[in-house]
Amino acid sequence: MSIIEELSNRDRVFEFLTPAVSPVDTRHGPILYMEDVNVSFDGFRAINNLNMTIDDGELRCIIGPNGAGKTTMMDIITGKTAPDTGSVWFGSRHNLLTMNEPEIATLGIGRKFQKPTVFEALTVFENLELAMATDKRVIPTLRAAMKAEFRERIGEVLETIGLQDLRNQLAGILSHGQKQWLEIGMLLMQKPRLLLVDEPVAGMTEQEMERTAELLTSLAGKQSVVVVEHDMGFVRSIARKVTVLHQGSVLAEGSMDQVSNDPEVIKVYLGEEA
Ligand SMILES: Nc1ncnc2c1ncn2[C@@H]1O[C@H](COP(=O)(O)OP(=O)(O)OP(=O)(O)O)[C@@H](O)[C@H]1O
Repeated sequence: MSIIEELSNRDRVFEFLTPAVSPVDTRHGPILYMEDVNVSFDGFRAINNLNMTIDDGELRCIIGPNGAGKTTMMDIITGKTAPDTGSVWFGSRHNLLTMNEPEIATLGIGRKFQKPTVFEALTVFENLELAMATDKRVIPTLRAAMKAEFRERIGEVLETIGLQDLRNQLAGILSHGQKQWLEIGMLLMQKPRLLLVDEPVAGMTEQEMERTAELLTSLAGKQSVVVVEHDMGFVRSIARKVTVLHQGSVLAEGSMDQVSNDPEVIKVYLGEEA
């Protein structure tokens, strides 16, 4: 086999482009492990002895009143905020507290912020294409092989996010919900192992919320998904396991029925909503 043929072999074509990161090892435990994590802002304990694990392929919902520490927790996982003390591991190999934001993203942790940030002047297809970095130094023969690989991946992602028919539509004229799905698709292009999704259904219609529930539940199993959401109806529709944060700690964890019947949860959170 010639070198070109070997490098163009579909299963191996990206091998040399993939950053040299050791794979996430979940053989002996969870994909995300946080232990005794503490963060203070000017003396205020935003995260207070936080302990939490996320299993590989799990879909977890995080709820909690305003100021409970949900965003700060996501900021710690993605390397935006450094905790004062504690441990945060991605699988058993990667100590996230020794890594910066780009390094953590390269490991396969994707984050979707509440507001969609798609490129409005580009089509749906082009947005997905852009989400997959291309190395301009790659020789043309390989680039052609990569293009076929990209197209296939884009096709898969378009199907997952349900935007096949809108592939040539400018992203700027998509509905709010469609933009959110496109942005989730852009993250999926990188084949993340863990997706962090912040308030995905804020501002969505009922129909869009239903579609988003289908999308997020369809991702579970293939990757781990952590969803922070205030909409209880939505959480109930997707959640297998819910973590309730309060004052920077886990107050309760379990099924939606378990946590919503927990007297402490009712007192500090669901009670406030009623
Ligand atoms: N950079 C910061 N400086 C000072 N205080 C901060 C900072 N970031 C967060 N906090 C405080 O830490 C606490 C936790 O905030 P965080 O945003 O994590 O809560 P949250 O659960 O995401 O809330 P919400 O549901 O309103 O988004 C809040 O009291 C907030 O005011």
